Amino acid sequence: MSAADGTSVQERTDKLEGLGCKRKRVEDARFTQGKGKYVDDMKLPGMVFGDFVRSPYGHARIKKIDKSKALALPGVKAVLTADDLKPLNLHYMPTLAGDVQAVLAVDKVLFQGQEVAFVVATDRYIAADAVELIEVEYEDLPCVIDPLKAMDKDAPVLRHDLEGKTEGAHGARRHHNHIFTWEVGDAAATDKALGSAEVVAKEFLSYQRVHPCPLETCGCVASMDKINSHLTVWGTFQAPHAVRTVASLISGIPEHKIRIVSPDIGGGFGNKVGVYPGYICSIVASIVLGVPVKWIEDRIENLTATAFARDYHMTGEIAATKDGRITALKCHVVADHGAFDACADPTKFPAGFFNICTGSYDIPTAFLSVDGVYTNKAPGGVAYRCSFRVTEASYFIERMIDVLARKLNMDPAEVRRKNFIRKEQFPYKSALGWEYDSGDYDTAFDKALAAVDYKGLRAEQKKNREDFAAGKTRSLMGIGIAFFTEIVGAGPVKNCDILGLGMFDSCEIRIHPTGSAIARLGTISQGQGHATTFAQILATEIGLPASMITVEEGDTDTAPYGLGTYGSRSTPVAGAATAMAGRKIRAKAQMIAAYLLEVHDSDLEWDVDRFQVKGAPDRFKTMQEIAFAAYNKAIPGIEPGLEAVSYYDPPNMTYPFGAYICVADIDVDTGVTAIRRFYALDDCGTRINPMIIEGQVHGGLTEALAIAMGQEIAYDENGNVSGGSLLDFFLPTAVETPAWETDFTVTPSPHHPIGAKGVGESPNVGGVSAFSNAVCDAFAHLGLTHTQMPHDHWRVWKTAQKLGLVE
Ligand code: PCD
Ligand SMILES: [Cu+]
Repeated sequence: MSAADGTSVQERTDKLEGLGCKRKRVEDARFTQGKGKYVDDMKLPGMVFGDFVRSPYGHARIKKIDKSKALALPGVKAVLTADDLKPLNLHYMPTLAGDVQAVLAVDKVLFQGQEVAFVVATDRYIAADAVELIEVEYEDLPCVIDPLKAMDKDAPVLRHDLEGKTEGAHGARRHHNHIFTWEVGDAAATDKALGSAEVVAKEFLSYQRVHPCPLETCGCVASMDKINSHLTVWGTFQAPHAVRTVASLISGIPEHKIRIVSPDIGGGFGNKVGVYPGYICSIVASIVLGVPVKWIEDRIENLTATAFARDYHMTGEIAATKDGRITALKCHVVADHGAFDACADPTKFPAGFFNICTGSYDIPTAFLSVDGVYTNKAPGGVAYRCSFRVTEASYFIERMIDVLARKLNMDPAEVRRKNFIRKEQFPYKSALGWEYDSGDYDTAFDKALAAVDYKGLRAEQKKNREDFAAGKTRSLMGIGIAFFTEIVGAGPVKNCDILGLGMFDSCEIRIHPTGSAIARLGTISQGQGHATTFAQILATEIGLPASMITVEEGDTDTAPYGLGTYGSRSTPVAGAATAMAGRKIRAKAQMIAAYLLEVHDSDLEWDVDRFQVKGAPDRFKTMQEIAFAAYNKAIPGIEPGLEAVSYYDPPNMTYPFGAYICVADIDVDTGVTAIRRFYALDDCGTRINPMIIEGQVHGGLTEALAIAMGQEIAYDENGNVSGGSLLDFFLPTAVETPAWETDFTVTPSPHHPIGAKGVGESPNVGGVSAFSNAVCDAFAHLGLTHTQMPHDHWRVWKTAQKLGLVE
């Protein structure tokens, strides 16, 4: 259909580059030319540099710190230790999990790499030299490394500062190294079902400690303007407003006198959600010295001291009928939180959303208990594309389904299909308390199995196993399936807050007279491409081309309050706020158009980029004309200007899902595992930008490959970290990374204004178990039910050896 001005609806729609458009990322013009502006690019007059003295021990008493040699070095401005912070009551800081963390070690060090002293000098090299000149006398103490032994009777006491504290942030503490116990579900009914089940499969699954290792490490520049009592901090913050509020609460500086800015960020992956000692020390040093202080981690510091991920040790029991219908699920987790509980979870969820561990299946009864424990390792625990422990939960259930399938001697695809939540069961209430908003698992699964010719693959595998038995090949083929359900978009303020701040999000829009606009959001892109995609949402909502809309995030002086970007919450929450703010703009625009066209509001209808008179499409006002009129005409009863703001509290989270299939070939003599094929079908509801989604999936799958096949932050019994540098920590390159095959279905979220769900974390949530299932599947016919990640060559070779395949 053609409009009165001769343009077709299609032409006008295309011009907007709105929802569904493969719009090129606007931020890449600067990124691909090396013109991004990161924290370390900040250079301020008089700026000095901070660096840390860190503990070489996993657990030790600090007997003495001698700063004198360092202070004598020309260029050194200050050396801070816990004793300097104590009078300010800043030697401990609150964590996001209701614990406290030493900003600088108080009396003891509790993990290797812990911050002991902060040196400030005129350049970073002098600071590094001064670090070497500080003499710390330690008395070595025994370490707690194995989380399963943390609550042994005779386990060393780690947190002397908590001595006698029997109540933690999440209930009673049973032991000096106990943080919390979290229980969900019906224990009695689950035990009963397990006791009377025809089949019970049981397995212990360890999800090793890993680290997000973003390209850019963490850092900040703190600048205290003493004349105006105004503090500005530029930093790698995934939640700038929350940092402002916390900074105000602990420093006493009024919140309006603090400005937090997140400039370009070189990958966050959850690593940059937490508050680190480096931020506090830089702020204190800037207040003391009156000059800007920069602190930037190096790679080893990033890997050994800032937020790790996972370290979940899970025992699963799954009950089923002989024909594969699951009747109950039980899970117990020992969660290693390191020396301080600095896990970034919503307050009421000490184990995040791990209770999504019933996965995509209609499991009638379930019980989950999680014990959080202290060990002599770095704190953190939620980062790395996991949206609050969902990766752990998904790994748990997807591995357990395979373990059950083996026990039943059924095809793992069959067991999944048999137990799926059916399309007509949505909204679906899970046994562990969630209400899944929408899903169509059967359609997605059918599409995935057909795409890879699953039957054909199993036939090929059968042949491969025969050939292997006959000595014709030394390679074993494994097929790994994962059908995950994610939970993202925290989210409902009524049950999700961080440090008491409700997890809503926001968008504020200003339309300029000439029909271009700026939108500011409470979230912050770390590479996801928000400047591209949020403009697309608005383009469709308000009918102005995306290219005419600037999206700005990350400056607390200008952006509306928001809780930031992690847990794939930007699209479900801030994206919804954006659509709602757009709708407010449109509602006002409709009144303006009615005035201009001399009709009643209700006689108008929206058409792509304009309001037109119903039944008379040649009478219309485009959004651009309306924008001008908003500033140019005195319209009775309507304020001038065209602006809107929306604070959005989502009614529920969104539940993206997907079907992933991995085909691997394992050379048993070397343990080398080649990923032959990886197919990933994602359903994230309405797709804003298919190209960005594909990029997100590629990135997340690559991180899943990294975790499943090689990454580990390991500790020896003395608390020495291995995996703390890129010599040992596996970062896949193009050589190890297979060609990803992506696909999709679209099941919109019924409660999100545009039907979109998150997608950024999905590929990691689904990917890890697909790889791991493929490795286990390769050996399944030889009796293997489970083998621990990471599946590096050595471990895979050890598995082959245990099975008697190699000497
Ligand atoms: N449906 C849909 C969905 C989505 N989208 C798109 O995509 C992206 C993403 O989204 P989301 O999902 O919502 O998310 P966000 O919130 O935004 O983000 C977050 C995520 O994101 C991911 N991705 C990424 N990328 C990059 N480049 N970088 C980074 O850093 C990162 N990180 C990671 C992580 S980890 Mo955590 O933090 O652990 O919690 S969480 C996370 C964006 O752009 C959006 O818009 C679309 O288009 N559509
Ligand atoms: Cu996460």
